[in-house]
Amino acid sequence: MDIEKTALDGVVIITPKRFGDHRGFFSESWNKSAMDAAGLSYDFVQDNHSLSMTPGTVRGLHFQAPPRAQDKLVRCGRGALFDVAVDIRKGSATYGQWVGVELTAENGKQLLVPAGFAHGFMTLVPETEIIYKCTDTYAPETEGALLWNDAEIGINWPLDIAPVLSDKDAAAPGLAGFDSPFACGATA
Ligand SMILES: Cc1cn([C@H]2C[C@H](O)[C@@H](COP(=O)(O)OP(=O)(O)O[C@H]3O[C@@H](C)C(=O)[C@@H](O)[C@H]3O)O2)c(=O)[nH]c1=O
Repeated sequence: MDIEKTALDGVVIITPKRFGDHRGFFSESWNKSAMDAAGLSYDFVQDNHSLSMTPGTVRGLHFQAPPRAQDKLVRCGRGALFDVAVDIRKGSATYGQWVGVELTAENGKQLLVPAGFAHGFMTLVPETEIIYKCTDTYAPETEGALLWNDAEIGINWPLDIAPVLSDKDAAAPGLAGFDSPFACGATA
């Protein structure tokens, strides 16, 4: 397992080892003992799986507010996507900054998006599946969203095309006037 830091404290890229043979490969996509030993202790309680048909589908930027905040461990099951975490912890030195990483079925990379970060992604090829673990269950009354292309956040999305969005995401607000429910150092 390879663990790579990003520019945002707590957001890490995890690449599990793959054992290839004539059948294909085997990989541990999550091993709690190994992750605890690496200082990444999370108690995941829900797995999510979504399919997006069209390249340029954008979901996000989403979070659940405390006390129902979620840490997420994100990977691509089929196809390819650009996965993004945005720091929304009030008082954080990197507030409003983002990191993005290409997660593909081939590269097996996973992005750990802790509580205190908004999460979103853009699919890069047709029929892309995302799979992610969460440390709290769905609590729609605590859901929040920020606009995917807010100029102040300034995410450099890889496809320059009109995105496929949910109505909710198309109407999400930007960072201006946003009163984040997260304080710096918040955990799920
Ligand atoms: C997120 C979620 C949605 N749903 C339902 C509600 C709704 O009817 C349908 C689709 O929901 P959404 O439009 O919110 O799905 P989606 O836009 O894919 O939302 C997801 O986006 C990514 C970026 C995240 O980080 C996730 O936490 C989640 O917010 O699925 C659940 O039953 N459980 C869940 O955990």
